[in-house]
Amino acid sequence: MTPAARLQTAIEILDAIAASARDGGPPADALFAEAMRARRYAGSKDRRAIRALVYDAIRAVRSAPPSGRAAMLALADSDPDLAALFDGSPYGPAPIADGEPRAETGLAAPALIDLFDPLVGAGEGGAMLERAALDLRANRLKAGRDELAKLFPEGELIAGAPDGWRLPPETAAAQHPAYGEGLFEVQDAASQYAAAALDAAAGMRIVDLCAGGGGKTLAIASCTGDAADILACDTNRARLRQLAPRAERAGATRIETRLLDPGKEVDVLADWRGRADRVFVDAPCSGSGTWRRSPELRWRLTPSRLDRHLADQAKLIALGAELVAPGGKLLYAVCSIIAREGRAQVDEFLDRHPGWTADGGYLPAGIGRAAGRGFLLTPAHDRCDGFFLARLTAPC
Ligand SMILES: C[S@@+](CC[C@H](N)C(=O)[O-])C[C@H]1O[C@@H](n2cnc3c(N)ncnc32)[C@H](O)[C@@H]1O
Repeated sequence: MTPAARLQTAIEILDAIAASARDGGPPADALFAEAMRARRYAGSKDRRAIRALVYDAIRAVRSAPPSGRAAMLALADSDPDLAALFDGSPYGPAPIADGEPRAETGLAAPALIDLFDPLVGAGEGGAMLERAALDLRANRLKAGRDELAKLFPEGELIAGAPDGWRLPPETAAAQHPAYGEGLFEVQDAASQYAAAALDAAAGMRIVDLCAGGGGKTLAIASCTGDAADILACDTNRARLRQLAPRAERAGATRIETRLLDPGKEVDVLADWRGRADRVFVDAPCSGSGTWRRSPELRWRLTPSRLDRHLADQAKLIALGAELVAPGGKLLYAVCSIIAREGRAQVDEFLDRHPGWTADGGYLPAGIGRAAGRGFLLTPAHDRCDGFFLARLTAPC
């Protein structure tokens, strides 16, 4: 493909991504893969170049653009070589006309930035959109960090993550045979800190209420040496189904999965009521802490979608609390830096649940900043995804 044809393809893919962001459709990665399947004539170099253009535009543009062309024109304004490709050549984009609209660039829409936790400093925007490193977590059931260091000598330690090993973003670690053998998982440091913060130990009964595909469930099983009973729940059948084969690969044998019926979660969990030593609520959220990996999430967040997340989060913390045994602990987590999803949710819960208290001291030294009655992690401060975490103890 000519460079101009690659650019036109990127514009068409951005059209689909922007529409999907507005309609709540499939994520950018899925749309990119679908577009490439439909263009089998594109070789691997073409694919790489188109992908770079698409993601550069997503990172540059602050909210869903009116068109892919408007997004790419915004990028071209600071890149003369790119602007020169709008040349009207066959399969390329039409020349730039006077006064053509540009998408707005920047970190995020001002109304969204206003929602950030007050700890997030004005200088943190760059780190929030930088390409993230590839973090691995050694699966203690099969390997230690030293083995990862031998497998990937180009890596480095991750502060405060005893099983963590950090690699350059482009490393194809999941293609390594050791991944198939369950020696490690790909898991951002923030998720590793969160799993450790649960303070799970052998012999405990643990509920992972929003387990999804089980990334953190497996980290919890690894922390306990596969010596605790873990109930992994989710309302999403497709995600939860990924857990069994992953657990088998990891050698985790004490995880039971349970699909929850939305609205009937309490009934389905009646046998666990007041019986869990630890409950992890990794709640659905805006994902505003993960823009490094999924920059198009900032194109997706609308006030009504945020309201839905807030309602789900409040419901899930309260549901999780009902499962905790007297004196047991609940860890609430969101991969978000929006104060209403983080510290405000915990304040509201503690106001409504007398006797519950907020813990401290569950993050490694130097990691996170106190945010209300929890802690905030950010890419700039902690070199990991943005997360809010709060560990709460039930009355005895
Ligand atoms: C942040 S994700 C969890 C990620 C997962 N813990 C991991 O480490 O990969 C939030 C999950 O909550 C699930 N969820 C949404 N509503 C729920 C509900 N009412 N009960 C349980 N899970 C729910 C979503 O399907 C989604 O998988």
